[in-house]
Amino acid sequence: MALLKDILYKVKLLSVSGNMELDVNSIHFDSRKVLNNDVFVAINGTQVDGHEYIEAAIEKGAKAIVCENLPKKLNPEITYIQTDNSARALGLMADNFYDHPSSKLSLVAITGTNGKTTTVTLLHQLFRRLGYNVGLLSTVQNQINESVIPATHTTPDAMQLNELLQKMVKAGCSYVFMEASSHAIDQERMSGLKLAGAVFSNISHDHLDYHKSFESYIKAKKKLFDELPATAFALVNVDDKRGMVMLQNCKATKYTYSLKMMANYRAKVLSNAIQGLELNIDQKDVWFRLIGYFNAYNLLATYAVATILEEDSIEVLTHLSQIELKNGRFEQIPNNAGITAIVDYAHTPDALENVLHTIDNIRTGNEQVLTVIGCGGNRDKDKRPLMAEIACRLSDRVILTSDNPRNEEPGQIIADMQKGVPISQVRKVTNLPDRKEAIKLACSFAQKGDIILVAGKGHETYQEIKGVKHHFDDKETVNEMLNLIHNR
Ligand SMILES: CC(=O)N[C@H]1[C@@H](OP(=O)(O)OP(=O)(O)OC[C@H]2O[C@@H](n3ccc(=O)[nH]c3=O)[C@H](O)[C@@H]2O)O[C@H](CO)[C@@H](O)[C@@H]1O[C@H](C)C(=O)N[C@@H](C)C(=O)N[C@H](CCC(=O)O)C(=O)O
Ligand SMILES: Nc1ncnc2c1ncn2[C@@H]1O[C@H](COP(=O)(O)OP(=O)(O)OP(=O)(O)O)[C@@H](O)[C@H]1O
Ligand SMILES: N[C@H](CCC[C@H](N)C(=O)O)C(=O)O
Ligand SMILES: [Mg+2]
Repeated sequence: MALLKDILYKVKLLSVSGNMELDVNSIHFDSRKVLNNDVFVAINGTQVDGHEYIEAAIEKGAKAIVCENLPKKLNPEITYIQTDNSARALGLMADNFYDHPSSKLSLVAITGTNGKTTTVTLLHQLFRRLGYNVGLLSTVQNQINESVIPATHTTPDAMQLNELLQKMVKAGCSYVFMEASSHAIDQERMSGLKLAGAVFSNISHDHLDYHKSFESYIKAKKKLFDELPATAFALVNVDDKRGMVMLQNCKATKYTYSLKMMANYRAKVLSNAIQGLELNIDQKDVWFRLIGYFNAYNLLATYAVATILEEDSIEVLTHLSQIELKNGRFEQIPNNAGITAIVDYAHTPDALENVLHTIDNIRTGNEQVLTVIGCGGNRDKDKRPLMAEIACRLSDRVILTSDNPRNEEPGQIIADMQKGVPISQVRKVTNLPDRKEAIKLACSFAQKGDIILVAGKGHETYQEIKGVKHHFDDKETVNEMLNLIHNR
């Protein structure tokens, strides 16, 4: 229970009608979840306008409504609060309701098109090894120390987010590392949070279905930095030309990192092999177990955050060098067939290109590279032909298949991808919508020494088809097919 006027602290009130001294149970932005004595926050969404559900929320027992547009007829038993931005109000209310959990620990958020999950996971594991209680909010899963709480979004909604943070405070966490998706920033899921720092990894083509233009996608990411307090740090990758953009008008203490130019934190890739990466960081040569040039950025960002948070650099490098991630990011599937089988979460053109370049760097040139790739349905359509073109350019054989078709026709998604295949490359390509069959085909084409890349779904353990999530796990399927075909 909480007093309505207390949970509205800091919310911009344009008008109030009714009793503010009400005791309320909880806050909901979905009328279907409202129970007696709750507050309903009406948000205009991408599909429908929550304002249309104010009556439904009252019928379910809501005693107070927070909205941008007041209904024509007000119910005298209900308190109506009009604000200028309901989504923002929800963020502030969630922070008040859960008693400001983010101000009771150090919360660091990472935004960027690629590398968020990898970096927060590295930070979580590193700070555990350094002896702290640590929280993690990521696409793959949320965690309080080693205890796992399943994740449905990269960044949870404002209520879930603050509830999780409160649990982390109660578990004695000193640090929480979280991913900040551009959707979450745009939808104000993080409003009201107190950040100790923010990191920008990179920005490339993705989510243009939602943000409409690349400029507004950049703006969404920049909002995270614009709202940082002066007590926080802002760390950006300046090898991405938008890195400096993030720092414009930012009040936080600014830091940069780079593999290519002058920066506060620099690293040089000494060797990039299938066994791992050798980097020179701060004049020290260190081997890491992560593979791929792009992971040099994730390792450097992790090192920089830990150093900014005043951890000892030698201790940080020693622990970081021991960390191995088994989370569907450039993860090798062991087998007896002498085939290098890699499952990776590359689901953007930039990520796919990076992963295939990494494979190109570690291959000998005598083997075939076979790529199995699809694109998600109900997501950015512009990336489909780009990803097919990249797959063809950097592989010897390509099987175009389904990712999560969601509510689209798999054949149509593949046809969109196929438009990116140059005529000269058509003979390399096979279309096979059934992902299991596609993986099977790649495994049957592969000979000893060859490299198979299965990209796009990484850690996911489902395939979403017409609203239903069916069990599907790339790692499990690759393993099964390699055993079936090569252990006969
Ligand atoms: C496109 C998008 O981001 N949608 C998110 C958004 O929903 P929406 O704006 O579409 O909601 P809507 O359906 O239009 O409804 C508007 C409002 O009416 C309410 N409503 C609706 C129906 C009803 O009967 N009663 C009612 O009150 C809804 O609860 C909502 O408050 O707000 C919801 C609540 O926070 C999210 O669950 C939902 O995520 C959907 C499921 C989703 O798939 N999101 C993905 C794209 C996403 O957020 N991904 C990012 C990661 C992306 C990346 O970096 O790769 C993430 O952070 O996970
Ligand atoms: N720093 C990086 N720069 C470019 N590509 C990267 C980087 N780190 C990882 N990748 C590629 O992007 C894929 C996704 O990585 P990761 O899950 O860490 O990103 P993310 O930002 O969390 O993605 P999402 O938006 O889905 O949450 C990896 O499988 C790899 O192919
Ligand atoms: N966070 C991203 C993940 C995409 C993963 C890919 N497998 C797909 O389903 O498109 C999204 O929701 O757009
Ligand atoms: Mg992620």
